[in-house]
Amino acid sequence: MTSGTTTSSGPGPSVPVLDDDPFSRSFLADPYPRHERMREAGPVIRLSHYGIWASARHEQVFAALTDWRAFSSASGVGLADFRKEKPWRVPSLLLEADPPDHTRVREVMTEVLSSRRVRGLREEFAAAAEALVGDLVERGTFDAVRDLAEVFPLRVFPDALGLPEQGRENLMPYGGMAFNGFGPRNDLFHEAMADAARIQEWINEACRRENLAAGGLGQDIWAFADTGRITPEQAAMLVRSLLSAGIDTTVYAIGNALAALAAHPGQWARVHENPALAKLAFEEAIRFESPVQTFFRTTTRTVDLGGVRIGPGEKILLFLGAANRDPRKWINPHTLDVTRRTAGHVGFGTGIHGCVGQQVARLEGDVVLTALARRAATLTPTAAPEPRPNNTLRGFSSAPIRVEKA
Ligand code: HEM
Ligand SMILES: CCOc1cccc(C(=O)O)c1
Repeated sequence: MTSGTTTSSGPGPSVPVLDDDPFSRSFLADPYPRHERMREAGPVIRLSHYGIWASARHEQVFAALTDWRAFSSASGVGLADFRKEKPWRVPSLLLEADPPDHTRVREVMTEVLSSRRVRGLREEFAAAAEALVGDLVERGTFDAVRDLAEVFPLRVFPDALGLPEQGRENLMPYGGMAFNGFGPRNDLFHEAMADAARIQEWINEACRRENLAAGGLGQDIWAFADTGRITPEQAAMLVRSLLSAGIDTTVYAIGNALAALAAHPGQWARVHENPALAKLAFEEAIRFESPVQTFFRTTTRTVDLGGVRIGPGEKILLFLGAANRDPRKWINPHTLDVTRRTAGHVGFGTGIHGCVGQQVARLEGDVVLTALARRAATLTPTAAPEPRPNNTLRGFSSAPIRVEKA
């Protein structure tokens, strides 16, 4: 814990300054008390360790995410400011772009990942979930992360994308590069980048049209290049977006949901009693233990956020996970409640960059938790979950549980 001071940012109230390092192992291991301190310090604060602005309150995080004109993504949504330093990879056409560049490619991705297209994945995803969960429940004890959360998405999403079988072991490490890459160049960053050249080579090959199976989401993207809506170069980059964001996020989210439900037997009992609650339970788990904890924006002009004046060209860190537990927005925010109305949570972001793959994520969470709800009367942790530190994602590398067969 660190003491706070204040600084004047020009006219307006003095701004609290905290010297926490939000990308340190200690902060990442136990973020919630640190989030509380930041929320209580003020609507907007300075984090002196990196010389950045930050907000951990729902109102200000939501406002910044929705005001893309004042809070830009085009200078990067990590600590690195693309106006001042070379990004570690070619910036995303979606995540790291503003309108008008962002608009057309976002329209294409929205069509590729339409509700109708995602509904078409349900039968295959549900069958895979039933088979995997059925085997694990028969075993009686298993690791909710290693045997389920890390297995299921890698079994269904690469196939839905149309990826070759060969090399899929590169997908989680690449997601690790993408998400650790948003942080400072700390140990987590360097460990993730250790094999970057080889992994990026595989990823670039995987995005090529000839390497994507017919009928998959990758070919759906490439088909838009034939219409002239996007160029072939953009098509490859959009496939890269799916590879970057589509695996680690759901692995962490499903792992977090299973660990949270195992730690709250009363909540699991409600889901087991009524498996239709699975979808809500997954959404509540994303609020409660947000897989994606933070993203940056960069101000494009002098802005007023929460009564604090911020000059142009300033990086501001938005604590999505902290906003999702802000008592100003949520009743009993630290309580897992599978029947909670979760509307307004920012676990998938919001605004023009709101998660374009959230329907795929929700489908994956729904089919896994539904399959488990039908088969497991109880979930019981057999050891504490093992945290998996990451500059952006929050989740576990292991969560051993025992299930009582229904
Ligand atoms: C539970 C799982 C997931 C979580 C928690 C999550 C979270 C997020 C968040 C917070 C953003 C907003 C980023 C920002 O505002 O800067 C986002 C954007 C994005 N997500 Fe997801 N995501 C998940 C799953 C997925 C999946 C499965 C895909 C692909 C199928 C995906 C693709 C993307 C892309 C391409 C963007 C950038 C959209 C844009 O900037 O227009 N995500 N996601
Ligand atoms: C979950 C946030 O969305 C992301 C994350 C990483 C990369 C990309 C991309 O568009 O390449 C998108």
